[in-house]
Amino acid sequence: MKLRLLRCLRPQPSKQAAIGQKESELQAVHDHHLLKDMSKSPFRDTPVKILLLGTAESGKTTIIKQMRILHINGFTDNERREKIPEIYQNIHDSILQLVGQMGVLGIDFGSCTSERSADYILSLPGLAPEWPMNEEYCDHVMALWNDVGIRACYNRSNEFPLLDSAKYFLDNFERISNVDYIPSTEDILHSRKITTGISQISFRVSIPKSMGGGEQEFRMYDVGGQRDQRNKWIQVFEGIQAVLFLISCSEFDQNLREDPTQNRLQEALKLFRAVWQNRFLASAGLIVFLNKYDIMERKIRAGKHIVDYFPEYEDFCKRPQQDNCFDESDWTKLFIKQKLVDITQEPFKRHSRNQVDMGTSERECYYHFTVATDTGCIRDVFCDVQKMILSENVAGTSLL
Ligand SMILES: Nc1nc2c(ncn2[C@@H]2O[C@H](COP(=O)(O)OP(=O)(O)OP(=O)(O)O)[C@@H](O)[C@H]2O)c(=O)[nH]1
Ligand SMILES: [Mg+2]
Repeated sequence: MKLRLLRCLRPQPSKQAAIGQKESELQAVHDHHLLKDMSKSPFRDTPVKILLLGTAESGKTTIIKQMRILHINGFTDNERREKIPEIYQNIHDSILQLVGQMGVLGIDFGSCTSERSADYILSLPGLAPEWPMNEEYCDHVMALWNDVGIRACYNRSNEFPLLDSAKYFLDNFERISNVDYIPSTEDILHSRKITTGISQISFRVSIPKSMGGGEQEFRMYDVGGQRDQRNKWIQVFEGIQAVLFLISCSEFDQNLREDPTQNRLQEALKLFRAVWQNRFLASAGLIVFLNKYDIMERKIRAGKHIVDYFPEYEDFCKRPQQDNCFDESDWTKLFIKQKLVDITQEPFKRHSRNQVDMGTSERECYYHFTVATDTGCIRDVFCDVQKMILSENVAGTSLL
């Protein structure tokens, strides 16, 4: 389906235009009613389909949660309670991972008490304790998270797979371990459960008066980003009007869970190329969320440098100073974005049946820096995205 919403809303060329002002006024009234009717017409019942793509942990499911918060009244108390086992599991996985890596990285615990706490945690099964957490478990987790050795291990967590929200949950452990605990919206946004199937969320969004008013239904599809999940993606390619590709800017110093020899950012760039060149998505608009820039900034403040993983960054920074580019975080953001822009400008030949035919694509790609856990940020960005998808300019040129 071609999405030319505004074209449908635009009043038909008026044959009466030259007949006189009275008729023009009548036409204006007619157009006004037409626009009002259009907002109720079945045309508005055709959903705009958006597909979320990206590597594992890039933030796709977090965007789905945000749509729910922004457009479908968020989570009920029961739904919040249902998230408790997931959050407990996130905490358990995080502390187990940290304790397990101490020996691998050759880091000592700060005290004998912490060593005993580590033995206790390692003696437990991989499954998180059930609600309510027992006091002994809570004391050991808290003691470990306050241990200097564990903190040193956490500071090197780019060297092993650790949940991005580990610090958030461990910092909030006292509140979460409380028997009356009900997950907050922020807790839900930070929780992580790997996506293995395909899910979708539908919601209606008000359209600005300047674009005809009324409402439009959006349908957003979420898929799993791990390598063994990507063969399922093709099932949802048909009829997609826009792909929202998520890439995590913070993962320049991390390797994949599924292949510890492969740099995560390199993998994301490779995947972006495959999506950009995919012939089944050639008529869909492409919007990139350069996500997790909060974590990227934190890493840079802690002394990490992208140049240690992408040596070409050094030459990139020799370019003349760019507008609004003041510090290393800005340069790093620009560098990652430029990598994506370069990919969209590569001339490509068809190497496989999934790629579009030869030549550089005239399609445009749109970029946003995002923090998917920040509802305000996603509200603003999605507002732009939605306007862009619905705008005739984009529909007429490149997106659709
Ligand atoms: N700090 C921070 N955390 C984020 C951000 N985006 C996502 N996260 C966290 O990163 C983790 C992974 O996010 P998900 O949304 O589950 O990632 P995904 O892309 O759906 O991953 P798969 O289902 O494996 O494909 C979750 O714990 C999120 O809370 C962000 O911008 N900043
Ligand atoms: Mg997911």
